[in-house]
Amino acid sequence: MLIFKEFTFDAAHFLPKVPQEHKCRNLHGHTYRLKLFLEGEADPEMGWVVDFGEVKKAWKKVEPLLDHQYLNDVPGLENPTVENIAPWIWRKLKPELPQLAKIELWETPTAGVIYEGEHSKG
Ligand SMILES: Nc1nc2c(c(=O)[nH]1)N=C([C@H](O)[C@H](O)COP(=O)(O)OP(=O)(O)OP(=O)(O)O)CN2
Ligand SMILES: [Zn+2]
Repeated sequence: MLIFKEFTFDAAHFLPKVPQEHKCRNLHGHTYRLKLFLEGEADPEMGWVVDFGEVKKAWKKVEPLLDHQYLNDVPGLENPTVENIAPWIWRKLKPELPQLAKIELWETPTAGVIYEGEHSKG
């Protein structure tokens, strides 16, 4: 069974590798939408895969590292594309949430990434 919980965080960034004339070379911000998927069998006694409260607790430890931050200054996020941010979040959360199976990270309402861990292609 796959369960999910969703969060948002606000952050500023620019993309240092794009040409000068690319709009994303300019400093700008996003409200990122993060959806965490956790996979497992529902515990027959509790009736759940993992307590959503535990998912929130794990995210709350990582959130201050990203929320209202300038992502380019965060170690490991010098080139803060969604393709780089999602694995970064994964590496922070996976030890706390071993059932983590998939991350969806939306940078805008129309663009984002789906990441399923190191075995993901690319
Ligand atoms: N593959 C990626 N492409 C782009 C990324 C990224 O992380 N991965 N990021 C950006 C910028 O951060 C940009 O802010 C978001 O891009 P874009 O979807 O082009 O933004 P808009 O909201 O302006 O999109 P429109 O559909 O044109 O309104 C760029 N590319
Ligand atoms: Zn951007």
